[in-house]
Amino acid sequence: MDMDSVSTGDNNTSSLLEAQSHVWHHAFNFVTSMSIKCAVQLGLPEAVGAHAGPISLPDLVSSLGLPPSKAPYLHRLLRLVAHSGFLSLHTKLNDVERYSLTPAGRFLLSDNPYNAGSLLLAVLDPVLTEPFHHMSAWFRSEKTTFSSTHGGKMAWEYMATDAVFSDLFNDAMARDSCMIAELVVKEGRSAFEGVGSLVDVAGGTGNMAKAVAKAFPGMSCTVLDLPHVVSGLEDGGNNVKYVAGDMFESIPAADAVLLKWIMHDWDDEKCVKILRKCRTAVTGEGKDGQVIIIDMVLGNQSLDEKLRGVQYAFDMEMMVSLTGKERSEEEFAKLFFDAGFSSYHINPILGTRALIQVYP
Ligand SMILES: C[S@@+](CC[C@H](N)C(=O)[O-])C[C@H]1O[C@@H](n2cnc3c(N)ncnc32)[C@H](O)[C@@H]1O
Ligand SMILES: O=c1cc(-c2ccc(O)cc2)oc2c(O)c(O)ccc12
Repeated sequence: MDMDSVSTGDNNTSSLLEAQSHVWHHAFNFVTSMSIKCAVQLGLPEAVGAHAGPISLPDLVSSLGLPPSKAPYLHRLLRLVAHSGFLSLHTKLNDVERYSLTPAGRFLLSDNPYNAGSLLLAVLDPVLTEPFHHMSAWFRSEKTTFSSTHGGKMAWEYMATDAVFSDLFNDAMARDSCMIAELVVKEGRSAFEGVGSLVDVAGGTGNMAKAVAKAFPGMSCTVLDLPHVVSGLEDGGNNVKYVAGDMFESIPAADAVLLKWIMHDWDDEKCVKILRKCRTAVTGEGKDGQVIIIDMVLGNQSLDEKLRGVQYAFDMEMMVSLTGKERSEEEFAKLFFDAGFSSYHINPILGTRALIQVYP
């Protein structure tokens, strides 16, 4: 929209209405998000996906086990979910509206290994939405980091006390790792070639390490994460093992360490601490290894408007929920050099994210 015409006082009818709609669009964005969340919670993607061909409203009501009186309300939900790109609407057969899943809709299926519904549910959980109500108060305060606390507990400490949210979050991370691992093995294979041992630092429940280990059977992989995340997890095959520990204390020695979605969780000081530990891990025992980072790099790729908006939204999430941030190449370079590394290479192969190789 032409915002200049509004600010320069071009008050013709269409500019005024356009400007008002622009505000409404953003004010009501959360209604769209919450409606998609409701659809996921109802099991709507599964019901649509399981039907042989596009499904009608009455069939959906019955397969979701909803009272028939809810049909007109479900119709309204479906209209918004379809408009948002998760369902396709088919009206050809006897003028009856029927729905099927779009590619984005299939990402909401719980049995899709790449499922992004868990991330959607986690991001829209009150645990993560509540702190946003306090953002303006924080801006007015003298505090330098927002970093919301949950009942006085910081992010990862809180996770250890809320098993339901922690499981949801870990599942979201694990599903993301399934897809990223496949893309990394396909598009970024060269980064892992010749690596005999790898530590996935803060590697969650180990999906990334398992996929890398499967693609490179000669590689021995270790997943390091906090005790509440890895305790009880079985070693994932011959060449994947779990280690409970604290990455700020010690990281096992390896040819390479992987930091997927870790740097953006932390402020610069903590990132340098983690990177120094990683440097020790890949240079010990006469090694000359590398650190592989998967994270967003702001301004590095020629991303479209929508994806840049996604990056800026992630940055706000990191600011509000954790002490982290999304970084530009210059900001990453400063961290690398402050931690004693000498060079790096950014491979923009993962959409909003990139694979960065950092060398001692
Ligand atoms: C955003 S998740 C990323 C998980 C995984 N790398 C992925 O992308 O799926 C961050 C992870 O950091 C772990 N973590 C937080 N503090 C840690 C610490 N001090 N030492 C080891 N792991 C830590 C959390 O438990 C969580 O699994
Ligand atoms: O969307 C998120 C949210 C978090 C998060 C928020 C609050 C906590 O107490 C812990 C974690 O962390 C994320 C994250 O680390 C990530 O890589 C992507 C998304 C999110």
